[in-house]
Amino acid sequence: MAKLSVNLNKIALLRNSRHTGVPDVAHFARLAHEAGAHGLTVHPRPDERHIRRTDVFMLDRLMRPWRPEFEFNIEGYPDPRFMDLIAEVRPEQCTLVPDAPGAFTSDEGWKLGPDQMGLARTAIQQLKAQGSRAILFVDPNPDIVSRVIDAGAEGIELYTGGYAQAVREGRQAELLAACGETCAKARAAGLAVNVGHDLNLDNLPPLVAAMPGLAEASIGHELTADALVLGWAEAIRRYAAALAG
Ligand SMILES: CC(=O)[C@@H](O)[C@H](O)COP(=O)(O)O
Ligand SMILES: NCC(=O)COP(=O)(O)O
Repeated sequence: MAKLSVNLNKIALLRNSRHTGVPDVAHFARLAHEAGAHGLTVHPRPDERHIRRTDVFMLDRLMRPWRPEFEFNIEGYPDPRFMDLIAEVRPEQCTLVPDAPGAFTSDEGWKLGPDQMGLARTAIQQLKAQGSRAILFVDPNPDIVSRVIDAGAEGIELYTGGYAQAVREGRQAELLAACGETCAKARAAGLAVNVGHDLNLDNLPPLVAAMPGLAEASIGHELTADALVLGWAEAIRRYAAALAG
């Protein structure tokens, strides 16, 4: 059964639009835990447009009684600022993304060519030494699996933004197959397989069906939008159920 990690970025984004602390990220973290999420994901970007460094330390303290079963997944680019934060917090999982500092969002995975492999390998070595599961954010392409192994990662997160766009356009068959093939190859190699980006209650079920052995989906943007209608707890229950298959 695939697990749901709720991404709190958009709660923090709304919070940052005023100086009142509303909505309270800690409150929505507690509600997510109570509603049956399996973990929380945050992406403390360099510009702190949403999740701030202080949020990460607050969530580390808040989640401690619930961990390690309820996992903390921290995403980010492995620059010194980020790696120092991870060394302090030591989350159960760290998902490395190749985002430039001012990236609009995470919209592509690591290619792990000569220009990226050294950085990835070094960061992964540090993560593993610290006890954080090292995950690489990659595009749905079976050819990337051998390079992920070469980098020493323990798993992948498939970038599903392209798949979500294909679903909107009714042309998802090719990307769904690519996700399934990449998942099967990664699982055969002993890698954990996660998914994330623009997943929602419509595009999730066929993806789950196409990816036997899927471990986790980290979902924030569309879940938060759905919560404006359904409520936060009900939205989380529905996404967790969709992942349970
Ligand atoms: C890696 C990924 O797809 C998301 O986890 C990412 O956190 C989205 O970032 P924004 O919420 O800043 O768009
Ligand atoms: N890794 C994906 C994630 O954490 C949330 O992505 P999104 O659902 O906000 O697009």
